Amino acid sequence: MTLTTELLKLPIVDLSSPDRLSTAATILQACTDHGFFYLVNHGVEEELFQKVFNESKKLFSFPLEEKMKLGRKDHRGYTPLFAESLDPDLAPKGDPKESYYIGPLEEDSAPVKLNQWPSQETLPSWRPTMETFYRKLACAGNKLLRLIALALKLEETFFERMGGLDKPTAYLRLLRYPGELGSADEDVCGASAHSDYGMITLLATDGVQGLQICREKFKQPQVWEDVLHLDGALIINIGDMMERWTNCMFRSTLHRVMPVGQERFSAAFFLDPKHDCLVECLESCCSESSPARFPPILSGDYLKERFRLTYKSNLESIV
Ligand SMILES: O=C(O)CCC(=O)C(=O)O
Ligand SMILES: [Fe+2]
Repeated sequence: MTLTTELLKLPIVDLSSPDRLSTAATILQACTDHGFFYLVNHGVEEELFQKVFNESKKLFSFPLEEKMKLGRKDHRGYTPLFAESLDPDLAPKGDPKESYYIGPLEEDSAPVKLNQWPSQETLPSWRPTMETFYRKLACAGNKLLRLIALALKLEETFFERMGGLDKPTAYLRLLRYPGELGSADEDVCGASAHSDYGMITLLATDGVQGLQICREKFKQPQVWEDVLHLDGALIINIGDMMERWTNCMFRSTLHRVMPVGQERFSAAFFLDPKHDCLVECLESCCSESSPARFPPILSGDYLKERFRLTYKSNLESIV
C-alpha cells in the first residue's frame, strides 16, 4: 500500500547567480533534505527542449523493426518496451517505457564509433539536435558540479576532474512512456521505483506529470510526492555514487514515474565519474562520530554491478 501526498516544493537553484556561496548553501540544503531540486538559468534554451522532444517523438514513432536496427549495443541505441526494470523485484516483467541512449560524443577522429544515429535521410536534424543538447547539458552539469564541490568544502574543480569536462562520462537517455498503457493498477509504473546510480542526473520533462519521489525509502507505508514540472527548469537529482561519496550526507532519493494516461517524453542526462575514479568518503563528510560507511570503490566497478542487476537480459556493460 502506498500513500500519495499532493504538494512538494523543491528548492530552486539559479546556476547563473553571481552569489556562488549562497547558491552553494542552497544546494547543500537541497541535497541533504531532498536529493532533488530545480535548476534554472542553466543555459539550455526552451526551444532546444522542444526540438529534442520533437525529434525524440519522431524516432520513437518508427516501426519497431526500424528501431531495432538501432538496438542497444555498448549501452548506446534503442531499448524497447519492457527491456529494462529499474526495480527487478517489483517489476520483473520490465518497465513500460522505451528509451534511446547516447553515450559520450566521440571525436571525429576516434577509431571506433560507438554511438548509433538514425540515418540522415530519414531524420536529418536528429543527430545535430541531440549533440547540441548533450554538450549543453554537460556544460550545465559541470558548472553545477563546481557549486556542489563548494558546498562540500572541496576545491571547485574536484568533481569536474573526476567526471572530466574534457571527456564527460555521461549518458543521455531519451525516454517515451506510452500513454495508452496508463492503467489504474497502482503497481504498474512507467519507471519503477529506483535511485540513480551515478553522480548527478539532469532531467528534462515535456510537461506531462508522473514523476514522484519518496523521501523516506525505508518508511512504511511509502509516501510518494509529485515532482511538478517547472517550465524551462531542469530537475536535478543526486545519484547513489554521490550519496556514497558524501557518506549519505547527500541523499540519493527513490523516485518513479507513474502513468497518467497520456504519452510522456523525458530526457535524463547521467553524469558520472570516470571509471577509474576511486570513490571514497570525502573528508568533509566523515568524523570520529560519523565514520565512513562504505569502503572505497572504483566508479567503474560500482556502475558495472548496478547495470548488471538492471538489465536482466541482453546484458551489456557500459565499462
Ligand atoms: O522520466 C522521468 O521523469 C524520470 C526518468 C528517470 O528517473 C530515469 O531515467 O532514471
Ligand atoms: Fe531516475
